[in-house]
Amino acid sequence: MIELIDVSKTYGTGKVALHPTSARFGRGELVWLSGPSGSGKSTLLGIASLLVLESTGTVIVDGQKVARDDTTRNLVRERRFGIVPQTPRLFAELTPAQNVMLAAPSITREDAERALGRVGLRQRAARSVKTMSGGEQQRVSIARALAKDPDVLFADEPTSSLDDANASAIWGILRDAVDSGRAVVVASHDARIAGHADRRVAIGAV
Ligand SMILES: Nc1ncnc2c1ncn2[C@@H]1O[C@H](COP(=O)(O)OP(=O)(O)OP(=O)(O)O)[C@@H](O)[C@H]1O
Repeated sequence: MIELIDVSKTYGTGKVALHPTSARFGRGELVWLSGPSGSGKSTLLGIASLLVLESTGTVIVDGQKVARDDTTRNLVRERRFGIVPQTPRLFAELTPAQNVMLAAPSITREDAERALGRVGLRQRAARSVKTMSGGEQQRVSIARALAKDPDVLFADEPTSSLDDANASAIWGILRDAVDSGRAVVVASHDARIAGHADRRVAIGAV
């Protein structure tokens, strides 16, 4: 569904964030982007999710080369992708359901509650986010990304700060997303993912 051909990223400062890398992501598979800190995992995730514009190389979605303009990229991203950032960006004063509904105007209260149900938080839908643990907040962040029913779910270090029990809960949720026909792409230096990934893409050290 997504094919990256020799994508690289060099910032204006001259900093090479990612050397040319190729990868494919398809439905029904959890792919682990691994590599040492600073190797470019987040950058590759950003390029694949069309948040970061590649300096060289090609991004292909469903067989079509993605143009470099923001309008096209924003459209594809909004319609097809769900993105879980490294740190949950939630509004602490709002409830989980309200946070999920903010993902898109079309998301109804029912949609939000269904998404929270997928991450085991349906009963917490109406309490404020600030009372939740880090693991629970990460699950709300995943629910927000899933609420738009994306074809591809991207997650950047979803378990690094979580204990084993919370990390296992996250792997279970990501596996459910795979089993429901999505592609799931996870950038992580958390070795605990090893038993949960279907495939590993190792990003070389810079
Ligand atoms: N906006 C930016 N401007 C300049 N350099 C950047 C920028 N974003 C990332 N970098 C640099 O590019 C390199 C790759 O960063 P990236 O975040 O992709 O690595 P990573 O493998 O995800 O690291 P970590 O595991 O520590 O999160 C790093 O050296 C980083 O400092």
